[in-house]
Amino acid sequence: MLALGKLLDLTLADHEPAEKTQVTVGGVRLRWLGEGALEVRPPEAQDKQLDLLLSAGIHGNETAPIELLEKLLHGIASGKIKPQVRILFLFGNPEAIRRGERFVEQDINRLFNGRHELSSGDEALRAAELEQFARVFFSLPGRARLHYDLHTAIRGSKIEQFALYPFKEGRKHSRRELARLAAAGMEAVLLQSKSSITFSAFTYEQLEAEAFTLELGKARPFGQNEQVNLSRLEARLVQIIEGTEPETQDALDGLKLFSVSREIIKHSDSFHLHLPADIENFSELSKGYLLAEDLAETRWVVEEEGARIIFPNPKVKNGLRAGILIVPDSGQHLV
Ligand SMILES: O=C(O)CCC(=O)N[C@@H](CCC(=O)O)C(=O)O
Ligand SMILES: [Zn+2]
Repeated sequence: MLALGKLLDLTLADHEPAEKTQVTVGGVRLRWLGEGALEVRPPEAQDKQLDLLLSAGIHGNETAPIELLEKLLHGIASGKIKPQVRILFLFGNPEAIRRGERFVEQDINRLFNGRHELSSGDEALRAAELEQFARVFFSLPGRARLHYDLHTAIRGSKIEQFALYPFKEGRKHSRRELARLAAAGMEAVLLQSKSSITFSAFTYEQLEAEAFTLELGKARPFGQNEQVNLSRLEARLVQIIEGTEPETQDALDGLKLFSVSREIIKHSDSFHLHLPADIENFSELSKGYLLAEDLAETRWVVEEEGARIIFPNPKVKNGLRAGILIVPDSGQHLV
């Protein structure tokens, strides 16, 4: 296998390879762009005009997605997988990956869409660098653009694998992309209704990619991910990469749709979330339930029919999202 295919080993060792470009026997070109960043280019004659960005390790302790990308890369570098699309592999937060922690000083996934400019430190610099890698990668005109940012969650979930679909004013969510996600094993999609500061929101809002955050199970250390079943996602990604994806029907195949009703923002150290510590994502909350309290007698009371909570986390920094209140969505606005 080509040495550049071992991007995780290079990243864990904090090692810059001497040889930056390597070519497989099948003529696939691998190019090391920087720490945790590798571009894959198919031979020109086989190029299907799709640019695919696959990122993982934006949170350093979310190892199952990192292992999946590394497996795909090994397949490409050994000639077993034969790409017909351009791919950019990114490991988001190398230092946090080395430490096995979500982040070192700040959550990178709250530093996109300009936020890194208001901040400082290594993670702000890395967010700017990731934006630049993505901007250059998605700069070729006339090609389809797709970004999957792979994550695992802090807590268990009533719905194990799901996607978050960013929002941009005037742009509609695509039924075809949802069908593709269903075929990749996603059981639900959360349709966002406002601009955000995550990596997938950046590529969706600013680079015109179809972009998603994929939540794939519970975060565990390297080598302990046997409970995270990524076989359907892996199979679909190989099909996309090899250009053998079956014609996607628009059928959503039982995919559950939700939209955001409210984001719960933690404003101060007095913030208190009234949920058990082990509550699972997608737990239902009944109307009238006092969900959270903050200073100045701010109260978050559930008013929505069919409300559920995802990503409850009272430990986030002040000013950040401490949970999302979601409701079922009929899909009537899809295009
Ligand atoms: O489990 C949690 O509380 C967080 C899991 C996680 O990292 N989720 C992403 C979602 C990104 C998005 O909203 O698109 C995150 O919080 O960054
Ligand atoms: Zn994450």
